[in-house]
Amino acid sequence: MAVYTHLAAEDLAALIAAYDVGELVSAKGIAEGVSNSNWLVETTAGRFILTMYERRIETSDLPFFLGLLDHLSERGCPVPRTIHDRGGAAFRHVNGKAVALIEFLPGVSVDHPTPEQARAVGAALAKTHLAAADFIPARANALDISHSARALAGCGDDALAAIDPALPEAARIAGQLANDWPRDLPEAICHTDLFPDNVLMLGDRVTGMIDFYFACTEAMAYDLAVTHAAWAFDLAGERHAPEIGTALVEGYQSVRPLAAEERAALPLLAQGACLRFVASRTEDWIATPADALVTRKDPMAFVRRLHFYESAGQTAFE
Ligand SMILES: Nc1ncnc2c1ncn2[C@@H]1O[C@H](COP(=O)(O)OP(=O)(O)OP(=O)(O)O)[C@@H](O)[C@H]1O
Ligand SMILES: N[C@@H](CCO)C(=O)O
Repeated sequence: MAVYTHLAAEDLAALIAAYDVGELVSAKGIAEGVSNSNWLVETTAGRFILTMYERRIETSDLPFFLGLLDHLSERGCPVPRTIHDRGGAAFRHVNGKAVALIEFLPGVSVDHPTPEQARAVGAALAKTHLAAADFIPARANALDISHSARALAGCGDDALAAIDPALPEAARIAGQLANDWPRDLPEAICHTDLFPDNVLMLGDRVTGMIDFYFACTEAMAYDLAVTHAAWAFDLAGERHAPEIGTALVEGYQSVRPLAAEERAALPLLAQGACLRFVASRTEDWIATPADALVTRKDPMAFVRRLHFYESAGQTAFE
């Protein structure tokens, strides 16, 4: 579940009255998501998403994230714009917590994408990279390969091996990759977490890209590698789905062709992408009791993908 805070009806009504969005009709907590509390809010003017930032997100980063949504949406990307309050503010505070009202976009997240859907996702990702070119603020990637290597090393081999005997080896690969990481690839503001649950679709059309709360200045090819690792496998990370991966890369290149050095770097970038999720999932695994309400995500699903990219090399992207 992801409604961590109870919002009293009068607080909600007072909040909505600060925006020019009509009268409050209803508000329902949204179960999906784990980081923030989200409500689907209906007013006499339409539907909106109300997000309360609960953890992980620094309030000082909100102008960057919410400004990025507005920037991309103004440039025709399927990204929800931020609704600003009557005073022009992109976010407000309720009971000491930051909240933002976000445009509601139609669509559903797909569990089993088709190649046509993957092609559309690749094209939509490339469009955001191009549209972000004139977004001035920058934000460093706090979860880059050096962070993944440090985070895994910090867990210690015993704790890693207790989760799975193959995890300490993944930690060693992270240390090696941090040394070999390519530094000169073309950058833009990247989503860096474009999993299927962060994409809304209607048929083959991408209607929404959401959850930009890991967005940062990164190599664009890395963002494509993250998306490949997130989309081109079954959920367990056991089976590579080459037709999905190929369609995703083709869709991306239909909008923004990759330079030769970006293509050459993809296998290594994809291993780094896998390690980013191995690291965050491992840390969460250790920090979350097995009987907690939140379901822990399995780090091994990305260790298997890591080894796939290691052995497949360039063929993973053909
Ligand atoms: N702009 C939007 N339009 C329509 N639905 C949305 C929108 N934003 C979020 N949602 C819905 O709310 C759900 C939860 O949102 P989200 O995934 O952003 O939660 P989170 O807790 O912030 O993120 P996460 O769990 O990925 O860290 C989504 O799965 C989607 O169904
Ligand atoms: N998309 C991530 C969670 C957000 O970091 C995962 O599946 O591990």
